[in-house]
Amino acid sequence: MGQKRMLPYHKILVSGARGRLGSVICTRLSADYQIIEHVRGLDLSTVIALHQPDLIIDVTSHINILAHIAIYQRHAIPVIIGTSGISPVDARLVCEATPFPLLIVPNFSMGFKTLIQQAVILSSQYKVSKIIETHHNQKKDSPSGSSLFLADRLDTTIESIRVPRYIAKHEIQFCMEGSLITISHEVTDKSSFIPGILHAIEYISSKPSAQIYYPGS
Ligand SMILES: NC(=O)C1=CN([C@@H]2O[C@H](COP(=O)(O)OP(=O)(O)OC[C@H]3O[C@@H](n4cnc5c(N)ncnc54)[C@H](O)[C@@H]3O)[C@@H](O)[C@H]2O)C=CC1
Ligand SMILES: O=C(O)C1=N[C@H](C(=O)O)C[C@H](O)C1
Repeated sequence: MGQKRMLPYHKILVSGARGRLGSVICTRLSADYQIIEHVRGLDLSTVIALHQPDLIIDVTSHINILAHIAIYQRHAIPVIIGTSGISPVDARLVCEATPFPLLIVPNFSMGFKTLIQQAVILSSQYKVSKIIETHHNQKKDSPSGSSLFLADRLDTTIESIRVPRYIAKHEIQFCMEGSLITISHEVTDKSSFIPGILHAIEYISSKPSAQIYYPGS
């Protein structure tokens, strides 16, 4: 008889639990974990102290994320930050100042790591023209968090497009004389973020140092 795999955590606090991404995360993880929902209006520090989660996932807003991180640093509980809007400079400062496992995950989609790897290879051969990121028009931050990290890596500019009833796409254009090469990663279903979230949970359970993390092989 096969042995049931031990889950790395028991009680996960999801901040932003009722949002588009937070609700998908809570639905999927509630099959295996006790979920504590943190919603806007509740004092984050009080909710953490009351429920003592063993992992936190933050998918809230670029407006509050640095204030939330300061609270997580005081509680020193492992945390996965999916919220966008943290600049690469701030992300590095946060990682340097955090002596416990904290993952900043610009993009949970497993394919995004492949996009970065291919972009880095192409950028050694061709001039990077620009990044074009397209998202649904409910997205509150612009440019996207993922494109900020791509631009930092590729030293280029970002064009942002917002359209109704869309999810997310990141494109990178490379130019050579008389021609363009474009590579892109597109999310066509929000459920595609879930495997990356499960990867991040598994990875953070190995107690890594605070870091910027891209799920995938
Ligand atoms: N890393 C990744 O792969 C992905 C990241 N995101 C990011 O996750 C964040 C959330 O995205 P969505 O769910 O689409 O947005 P949303 O606006 O649907 O959800 C955000 C939720 O957080 C809540 N919230 C806002 N401020 C809060 C606070 N101070 N405390 C507690 N809750 C608060 C809002 O009331 C809302 O329910 C955004 O920053 C987005 O860019 C979204 C998709 C994928
Ligand atoms: O808000 C979104 O939807 C997304 N946000 C992330 C970002 O800003 O990069 C990741 C993904 O593109 C979806």
